[in-house]
Amino acid sequence: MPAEPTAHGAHAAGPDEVPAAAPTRESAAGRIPQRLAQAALKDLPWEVGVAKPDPAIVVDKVTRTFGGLTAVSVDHLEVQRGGITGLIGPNGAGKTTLFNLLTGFDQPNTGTWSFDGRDLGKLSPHQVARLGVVRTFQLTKALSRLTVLQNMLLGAQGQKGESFLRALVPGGWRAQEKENTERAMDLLRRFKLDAKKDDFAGILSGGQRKLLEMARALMSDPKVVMLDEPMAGVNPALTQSLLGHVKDLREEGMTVIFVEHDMDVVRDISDWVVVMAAGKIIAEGPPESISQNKAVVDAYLGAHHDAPLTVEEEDRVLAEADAALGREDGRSTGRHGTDEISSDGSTR
Ligand SMILES: Nc1ncnc2c1ncn2[C@@H]1O[C@H](COP(=O)(O)OP(=O)(O)OP(=O)(O)O)[C@@H](O)[C@H]1O
Repeated sequence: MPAEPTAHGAHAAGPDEVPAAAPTRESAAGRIPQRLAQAALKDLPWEVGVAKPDPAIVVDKVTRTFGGLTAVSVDHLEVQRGGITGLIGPNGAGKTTLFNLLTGFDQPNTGTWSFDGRDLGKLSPHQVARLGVVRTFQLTKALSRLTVLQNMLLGAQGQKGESFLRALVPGGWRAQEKENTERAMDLLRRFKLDAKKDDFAGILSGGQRKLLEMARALMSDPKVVMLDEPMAGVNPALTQSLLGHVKDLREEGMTVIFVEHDMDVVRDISDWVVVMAAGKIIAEGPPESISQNKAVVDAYLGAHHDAPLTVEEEDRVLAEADAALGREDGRSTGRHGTDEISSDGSTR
């Protein structure tokens, strides 16, 4: 079970901690974008596929199969503009595959999806990013061997230098590079990573890596940011600081979609939660609706997410665990062997 969430700013930052984002976000007037997003979603029915008042992303009949396995089968999904939408579900539910499809890193077998009414089908990740939809990636081994600043520059989109003709005009390339470096340094300062710009990304702490992933995604000045497990592997003491940075994205008018397994985090920052299981969306609604939804409890949270087990149930769970361990002893491969590398190539 994840630890109980602590109040924002309740702890003092230690030497290895990620400092909280700018304190201005807790203004006297409260978080206006948060209030707007929550007000817009407040009266919607808690139904799969429900229409949102102002959708930024609309997904229709998107399926993706790998051999005989249907990884994603989403009939209809709308993501409200300016809100934080949490995407949850058990391992293998199809969350990362859906992220890959929406950002052009993978192509579906069927279906359409759009951003601001513009069809994103058949676009490359680069083209999708130029339109304003980006996703974070976990730091792979290759990226770990680049410096923090080099990682940031990789996140820049629309570089004039990547065009062959423009590459023949070195002045134009240099001007773009200077602009990108300035933008990178601004972001690194905001995420308190500027002093580490020349360090190899591989030596950053877990929390600093997450900040770098987020900062890198912001290099292209996106409108929609998809965060893949922004809190995974982060020391619990740093979680609140990172949560503050995620909320700041909404305060700046961005639409945020994030995948997360920690339900305390999901409850804390989501305006709306979408639940996937076996490729399908099985529920959606405000965070408080999720633990009341039987399909979600059965598929993901478990029947006893909030209640202690009875003695009989405890015996049954222990017997099942014993049996599973026995099966594990008998074979060396399992889910982990195949899932340590995600479909985007990043390590888990
Ligand atoms: N490139 C691929 N080739 C074959 N199967 C894949 C590939 N990518 C994903 N899958 C399979 O598709 C299913 C959905 O995987 P996906 O990684 O999208 O799930 P997830 O919900 O993100 O899981 P997790 O929470 O473990 O990250 C899984 O059964 C996975 O093994």
